[in-house]
Amino acid sequence: MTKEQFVVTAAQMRDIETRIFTAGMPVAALMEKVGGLIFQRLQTIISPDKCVGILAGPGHNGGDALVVARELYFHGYKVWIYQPFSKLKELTSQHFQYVQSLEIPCYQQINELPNCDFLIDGLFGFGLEREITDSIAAAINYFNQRNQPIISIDIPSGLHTDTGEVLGTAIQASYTFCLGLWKQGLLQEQALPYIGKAELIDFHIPLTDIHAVLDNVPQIKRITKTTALSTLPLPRPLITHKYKQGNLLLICGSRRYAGGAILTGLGARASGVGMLSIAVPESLKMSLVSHLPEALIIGCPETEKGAIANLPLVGCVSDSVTHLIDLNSFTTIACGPGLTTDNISIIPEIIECECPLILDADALNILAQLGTIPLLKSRKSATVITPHTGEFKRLFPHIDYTNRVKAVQAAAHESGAIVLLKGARTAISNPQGSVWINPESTPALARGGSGDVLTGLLGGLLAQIPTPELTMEDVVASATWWHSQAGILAAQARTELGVDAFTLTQYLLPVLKR
Ligand SMILES: NC(=O)C1=CN([C@@H]2O[C@H](COP(=O)(O)OP(=O)(O)OC[C@H]3O[C@@H](n4cnc5c(N)ncnc54)[C@H](O)[C@@H]3O)[C@@H](O)[C@H]2O)[C@@H](O)CC1
Ligand SMILES: [K+]
Repeated sequence: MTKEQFVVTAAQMRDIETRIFTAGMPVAALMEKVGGLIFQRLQTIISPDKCVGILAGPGHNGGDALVVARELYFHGYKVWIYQPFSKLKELTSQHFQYVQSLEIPCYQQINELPNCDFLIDGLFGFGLEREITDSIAAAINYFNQRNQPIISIDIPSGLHTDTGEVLGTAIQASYTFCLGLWKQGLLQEQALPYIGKAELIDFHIPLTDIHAVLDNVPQIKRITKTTALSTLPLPRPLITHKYKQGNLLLICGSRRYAGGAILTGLGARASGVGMLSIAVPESLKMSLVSHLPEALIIGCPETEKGAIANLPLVGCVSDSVTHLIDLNSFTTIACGPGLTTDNISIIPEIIECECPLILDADALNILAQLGTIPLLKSRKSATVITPHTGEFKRLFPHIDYTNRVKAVQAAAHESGAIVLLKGARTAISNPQGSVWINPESTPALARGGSGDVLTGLLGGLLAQIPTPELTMEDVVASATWWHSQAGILAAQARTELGVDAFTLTQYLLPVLKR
């Protein structure tokens, strides 16, 4: 694993830090090093003719900020410091004494503060342990209103390091320089409006210390380009045939939601899957054929409202059906987009299949009606469920949703499924509690049909997992990355308004070509 992939809580970061200090690294030397690295990065953002206001807190986050203030000062920047605390940690206090001796202007009241071009937020880092109140809360609100770019050191002051919750109030940063290892809170959706552009400042934490602290607990990993591209595109052997490259069945669509079936099919197409079959209500058949001529389209008997009434399974006697489905002939089945909840009886049938199964959209709503946990627990092979927030809450109403990482872990543990919780920061957990978080996405994807594309793509990839070294979870994580990168690429080309779900399918392959 690379440093970019690890995700830590405040307690884990503190344990890692303690190991480094116990091994002999002086605390002051580490602060000096970190402050120097932050300063170097700032030089690439802020030109020396600018004035920088430094917000320094009582702990080591404040100490980092004071080192930065001193370096900016010596390199010719105009600098002032806001430091309103009467009690500082010892090292922070020494740095404060020194910057005062340099006659860098220091203030305690916000109404005394001069203008500046940038603010550096070193009020609180991972040591914030309670709500911010009174004059500090008022100061943070004031800084947010000054309309200047704020660069937060480690984490925007006021955010909970693990959950990303706002503790009273929080700095709204334009940039966040996360120190050493990614803090879990920066990957939580509720933190997003406060973080701005986040990047990691690597200050060389030995891997042995990271592993010593993290290896005994389920790992939480950021999905990165490097990890995704180590899976994608799935390798194709020189000598192969279509059934060796995955045999996927999609069960989707209704007269009401015909497009969902097409989009799921187009998502699957981009995966390169060898054989694609799509079961839809009979009346959708011709439309599906015209959009996906390469797929085998299976028309199913339909209900009065135009949903699939039953699957024409091998063994059933029917004159009207031209193709019977053998659920056990597929390497993966994906079910749900556009299905409606008109006919709940097909889900228990599908659940019996012996191959990996992906359940999405209305398949999840039906699952919630029928009893999520017992049905999923009865499955013999892997299940992936892909709820968005609303579906998640219907499936697992008793799970506390405050911390999405913990919520997805609990859902996977209870259900025995791989749970992919969709959102601005999609989180995936396996039943053992290992979590993958997608750190980059775009609001352009908040649009009808984009989830259908993901289900098809995921189905196509899982159907063709080539080697035993690749786990299902790795492929699910890579599919998530691929889907959101296609959204980002499409938004770059066409603006955030131009990423309808069909367009999204057209940007999937260009992501890998890049
Ligand atoms: N972990 C590491 O390896 C490193 C950490 N460093 C810095 O150290 C920071 C952590 O430092 P600390 O542990 O000193 O913690 P912080 O600097 O985050 O803040 C702790 C201080 O804030 C006070 N405090 C907490 N909540 C408060 C509230 N609601 N209102 C008022 N005061 C409050 C505490 O009493 C304590 O004095 C990191 O975020 C990072 O910036 C770096 O200097 C170097 C490397
Ligand atoms: K901070």
